[in-house]
Amino acid sequence: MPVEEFVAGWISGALGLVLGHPFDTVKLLGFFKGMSFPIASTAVVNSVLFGVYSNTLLVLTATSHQERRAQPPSYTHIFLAGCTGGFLQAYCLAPFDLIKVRLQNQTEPRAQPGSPPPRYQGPVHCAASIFREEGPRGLFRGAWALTLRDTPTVGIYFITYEGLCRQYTPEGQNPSSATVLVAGGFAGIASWVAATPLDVIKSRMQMDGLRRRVYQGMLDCMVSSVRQEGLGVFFRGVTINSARAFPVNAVTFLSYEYLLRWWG
Ligand SMILES: CN(C)C(=N)NCCC[C@H](N)C(=O)O
Repeated sequence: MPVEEFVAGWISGALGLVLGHPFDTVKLLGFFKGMSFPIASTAVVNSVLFGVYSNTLLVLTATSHQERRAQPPSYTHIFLAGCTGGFLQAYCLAPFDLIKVRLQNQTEPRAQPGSPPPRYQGPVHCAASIFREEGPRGLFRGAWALTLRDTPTVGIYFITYEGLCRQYTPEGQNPSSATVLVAGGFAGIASWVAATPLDVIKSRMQMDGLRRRVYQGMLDCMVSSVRQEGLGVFFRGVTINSARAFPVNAVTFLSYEYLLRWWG
């Protein structure tokens, strides 16, 4: 199994995150909180995403990353490989994402002097507390919503990227840097627009259980959210998700492509 895609995914994920983290925390009202933990976790998750995507394409089409410009895979294969990458990344991402959401939603650090200390003192303490208070399954709270969010939307991500690269690149050649940046940016936006409804539900499921259980499950969370807030609830955060997605994914794809060309 070729491993360079895993390594390139690891590095490019970390680079993309440095751009994306401020957006992520603005969304949740906590500027630059906990930067080192997301860098490490995003790198691991992006490595799984790109590594699994490329190796699934290798199985489906018998072409390596370098051969794919001359023998482009079909969009069906790209979509299937993307969905496989998305499915597996969701399981790796689940505990990290839960910890991120819980830490970023802590209001205590912004409280007045003399108020009680934050509930979670950092990522390790957060993971240990969830494990102790909610059991091992607690660490995977929201994992189903995450899987449903990521499986099709990562398919959309790679289809958009490949489609735009092919549109603006002469046959058989590598896309230019500008094309990679624009295609990567729009791939990020397309996938986040599609992912936002389930992203909202996922975050609510992950916060559930912190003080008391509110939702019976994902469907219950969807129904009560729509009942209380209307259908607009599914588009909450879509603008900031898209604004974050463009630079993050432009840089992620550019660094991924260039690392593989450089090694290859
Ligand atoms: C849930 N969605 C939209 C995705 N997983 N999309 C593909 C990767 C996105 C990239 N890691 C990012 O953080 O923007």
